[in-house]
Amino acid sequence: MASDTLPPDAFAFSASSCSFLRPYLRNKSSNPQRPFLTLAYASSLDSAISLTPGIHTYLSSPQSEAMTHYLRSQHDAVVVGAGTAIADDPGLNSRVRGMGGYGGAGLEGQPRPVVLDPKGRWEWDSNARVLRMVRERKGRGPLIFWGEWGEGGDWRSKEKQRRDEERERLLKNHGGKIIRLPLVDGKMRWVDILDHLKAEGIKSVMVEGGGTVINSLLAAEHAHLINSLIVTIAPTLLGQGGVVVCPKRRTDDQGNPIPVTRLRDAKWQPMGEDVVLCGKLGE
Ligand SMILES: NC(=O)C1=CN([C@@H]2O[C@H](COP(=O)(O)OP(=O)(O)OC[C@H]3O[C@@H](n4cnc5c(N)ncnc54)[C@H](OP(=O)(O)O)[C@@H]3O)[C@@H](O)[C@H]2O)C=CC1
Ligand SMILES: Nc1nc(O)c(N)c(N[C@@H]2O[C@H](COP(=O)(O)O)[C@@H](O)[C@H]2O)n1
Repeated sequence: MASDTLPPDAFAFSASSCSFLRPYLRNKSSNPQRPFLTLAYASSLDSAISLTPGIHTYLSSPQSEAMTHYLRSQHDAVVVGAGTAIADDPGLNSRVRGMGGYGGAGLEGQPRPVVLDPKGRWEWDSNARVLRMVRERKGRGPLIFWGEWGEGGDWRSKEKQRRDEERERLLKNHGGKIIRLPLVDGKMRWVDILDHLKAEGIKSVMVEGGGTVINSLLAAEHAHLINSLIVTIAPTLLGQGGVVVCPKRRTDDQGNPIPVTRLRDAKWQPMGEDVVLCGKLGE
């Protein structure tokens, strides 16, 4: 595809402007037990990622948005929670010039979209952007994680079951699939999510949000699963009542508060009007 015939949603972008990200990405020769996990999101100065849970809030500058799309192209999968899928109807593909569908061959550089939806709250139809991206050959078929609702323990109405079966067929027709995970106290375990992604051949995962997912991953009991944290910080304050990144407090044996975690090898990189903070956490 010649550059003058690229889709209008393509980002012009030079990979050299993102060479600072290299130390924070998966070393392709390594083959760790679990997929390499990058947590990447955009935040305001008051640690908010959205004005309210139900709406999409633009924080990134055009330059850092293009960087996020480059980051997507460097991972095998992009993960969001049900809240984000419902609020944003995201495309979850990489719209950087040179990737599959944007001048590149086939689906080269396109990550697998993944939605974590334990209770099947996200009711997609053929207009969902992730599915439109597949039809336009700009994205891969999504993997949707549902809870194991179980024989006899299925809480869904007959009508909901019928709609879910229809949705599953639609997903399969777009090259996607449902993966069912056991729920522990109504929640999916991160180790189960990552093990199933590995079984799908996924070696690197970029988790984008939203707030509930980010705070769950950053909590002390899960933070070791994160390899890199990449936060775009925009020069704006969203005010109280937004979706805020602030994981559960950690205390020592005496009950005194202690930091949840601290990044290693932190680097601050200006990007348009924003600054991008990169750092390492787990292995
Ligand atoms: N600025 C940015 O970079 C980004 C901003 N956002 C914004 O975030 C907002 C949405 O955030 P939020 O409402 O918190 O929704 P989330 O996208 O974080 O989804 C949360 C839901 O995901 C499900 N879930 C599945 N597995 C897990 C797990 N292991 N840990 C936690 N949750 C899990 C749960 O569903 P259930 O409750 O059904 O069990 C949970 O309630 C939107 O406004 C969106 O625009 C989103 C991404 C990036
Ligand atoms: N990097 C970044 N900056 C922002 O300002 C944002 N609001 C987000 N949100 C995330 O991007 C998803 C939208 O993706 P598509 O452009 O539709 O592919 C949204 O769902 C959040 O995950 N990110």
